[in-house]
Amino acid sequence: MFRIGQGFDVHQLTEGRPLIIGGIEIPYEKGLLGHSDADVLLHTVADACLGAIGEGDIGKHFPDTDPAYKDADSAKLLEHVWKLVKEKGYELVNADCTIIAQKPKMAPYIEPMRERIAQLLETDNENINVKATTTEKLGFTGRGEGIASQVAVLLQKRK
Ligand SMILES: Nc1ccn([C@@H]2O[C@H](COP(=O)(O)O)[C@@H](O)[C@H]2O)c(=O)n1
Ligand SMILES: C[C@@]1(CO)OP(=O)(O)OP(=O)(O)OC[C@H]1O
Repeated sequence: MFRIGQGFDVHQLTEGRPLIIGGIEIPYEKGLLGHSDADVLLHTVADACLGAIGEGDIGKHFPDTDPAYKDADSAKLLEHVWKLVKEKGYELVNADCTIIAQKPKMAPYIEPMRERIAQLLETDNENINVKATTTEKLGFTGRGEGIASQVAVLLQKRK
């Protein structure tokens, strides 16, 4: 049996924070604001996985009012979500991820992100795709006010 899930997340760009996307720290003048480390891409992967197993979203599992998640490493949150997926008897078929950012250029970091996400979802790199797009300077992403991401995942029941 197959289950599909999708996720969407946005974080504001602000000065004085590290920029961490897909588990990779990217040198940039601004970083993403959030209760956790604000890794927009790992949050979106987690939400897509939770969607696929009908388990709500990361806000339900890791409330942003809980001090336990202050500056949390989003890789740890995704590891927890992936454990839930495995407990339900599923494995990953593939995940397709899109980062929506005017700047910085994601191209040099795409492969390391792919490898990190594959490691967290216990799959081969070829089952993970990470891509980036600008919004041609339009909207909040185009003005550099924030970064968004979208992810689709397909799971299948383990044999
Ligand atoms: N932050 C970004 C955005 C885009 N890219 C790469 O550039 C290509 C062209 O972007 P368009 O928005 O003009 O389609 C895109 O396909 C990505 O490969 C990037 O590295 N970082
Ligand atoms: C990850 C959590 C938990 O610390 O906080 P944020 O980093 O603010 O991220 P967001 O995507 O806004 O919501 C989920 C939160 O509950």
